[in-house]
Amino acid sequence: MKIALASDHAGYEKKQVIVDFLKEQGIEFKDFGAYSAESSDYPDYAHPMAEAVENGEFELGISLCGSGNGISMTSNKHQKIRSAICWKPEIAALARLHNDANICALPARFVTDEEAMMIVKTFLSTDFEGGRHLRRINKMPLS
Ligand SMILES: O=C(CO)[C@H](O)[C@H](O)[C@H](O)COP(=O)(O)O
Repeated sequence: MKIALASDHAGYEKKQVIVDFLKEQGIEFKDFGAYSAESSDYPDYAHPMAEAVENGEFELGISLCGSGNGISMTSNKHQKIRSAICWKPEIAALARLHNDANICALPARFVTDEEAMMIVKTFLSTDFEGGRHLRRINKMPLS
């Protein structure tokens, strides 16, 4: 499994926790930035990361900003992206089970390191259920 990572400055430190976790698990990843906690703009990192997930280069994405909103909204501008804001493991599980979410957006300023790791672990280890949920996600695109 190959994972795409992105954050803005607000998510940078929590992203390092995720980086350590992925390394520990032997999971391959690429960090699309930001590369420091200096103030930055989430679209600059969300777009390249979402493109890489959309074109199949990476199976899933993990993104972080202060609230999770900005980076998730930006990612969801991409036709094949379903980015879900996940603030607890149960939401991460449902995002995969019911929505086949391909990006997990974390609210870095509102979760602990331990919570962030549990959310990511759950997101990466849960499969889409299909069935009635496939019918629903197929109705999401406008064109
Ligand atoms: O988009 C956001 C809020 O909806 C993100 O949480 C950003 O990380 C946040 O806006 C950054 O705020 P800052 O005051 O510039 O650190």
